[in-house]
Amino acid sequence: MTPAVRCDGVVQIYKTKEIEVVALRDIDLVIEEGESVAFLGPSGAGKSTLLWLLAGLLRPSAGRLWLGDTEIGKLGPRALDRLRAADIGVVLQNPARNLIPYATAVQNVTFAQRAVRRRGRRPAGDLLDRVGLTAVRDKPAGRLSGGEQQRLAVAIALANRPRLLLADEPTSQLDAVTGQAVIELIRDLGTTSVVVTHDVRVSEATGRTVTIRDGRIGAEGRGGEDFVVVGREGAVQLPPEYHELLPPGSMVRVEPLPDGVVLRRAEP
Ligand SMILES: Nc1ncnc2c1ncn2[C@@H]1O[C@H](COP(=O)(O)OP(=O)(O)OP(=O)(O)O)[C@@H](O)[C@H]1O
Repeated sequence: MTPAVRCDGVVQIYKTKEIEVVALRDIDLVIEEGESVAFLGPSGAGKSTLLWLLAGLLRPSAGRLWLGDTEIGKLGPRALDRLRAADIGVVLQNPARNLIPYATAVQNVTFAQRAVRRRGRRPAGDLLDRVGLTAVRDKPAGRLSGGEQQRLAVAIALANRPRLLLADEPTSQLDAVTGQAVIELIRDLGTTSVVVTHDVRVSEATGRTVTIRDGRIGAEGRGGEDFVVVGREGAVQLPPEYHELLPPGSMVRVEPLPDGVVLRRAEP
């Protein structure tokens, strides 16, 4: 089956007047239909950049990126807009950016639904019930608390039953109970989802974690077990807990085993 998402050697370079920042280098990633993935990693690692690329909000500097059978980089601006409206739900980091402030919560959801014709989607009221906003459904979005705005942003992102849900820190302004409800909502929908998070509750609720460090996928977690990912040309990123044992620049001997290799520090 065609995967929901495929990245093949994706590179993102931000160019400013003075400098170039290589935010992502050679990202290879496959996300299967229905998978729920958390992007983890230190600040500045490139998590949001990868999310923006998947959302079609940025075009990669190099490499290729598919949503299902559609190669995003080959779409013109209108086709990309259509794809984003119909198939991708996005929750941005600052929840207010997802909302029309003077429209009520329920109007915000129906407005998103009006942009796309689609059968079988949930009524706006149901979505607001699921994210715990029943009581404030008729309040203008701009007057909701930060946490309520974040939940509304999730309801809007889900309004058209997207094929892919992308969320940047969707629980950062929520208390534990509401955060849990939002995560369960995302997970239980069965929609393919990618969530950038620092929140362990979120990463525990997803089946898979992808750790990005220094613009590369360094590790993955599946079923509660952590793995280092071998990248292009055999590169591996040692997990930070081994940096003291093998600091950058260390010389190591690589010794083969039947099912892998061991790295042993060469004494100077
Ligand atoms: N518009 C931009 N122009 C220039 N550099 C940028 C831009 N956006 C991000 N960067 C740089 O790209 C790198 C990756 O940033 P990104 O926001 O993707 O990281 P992140 O892992 O999401 O971090 P955080 O957890 O702090 O949100 C950083 O070095 C950042 O400074």
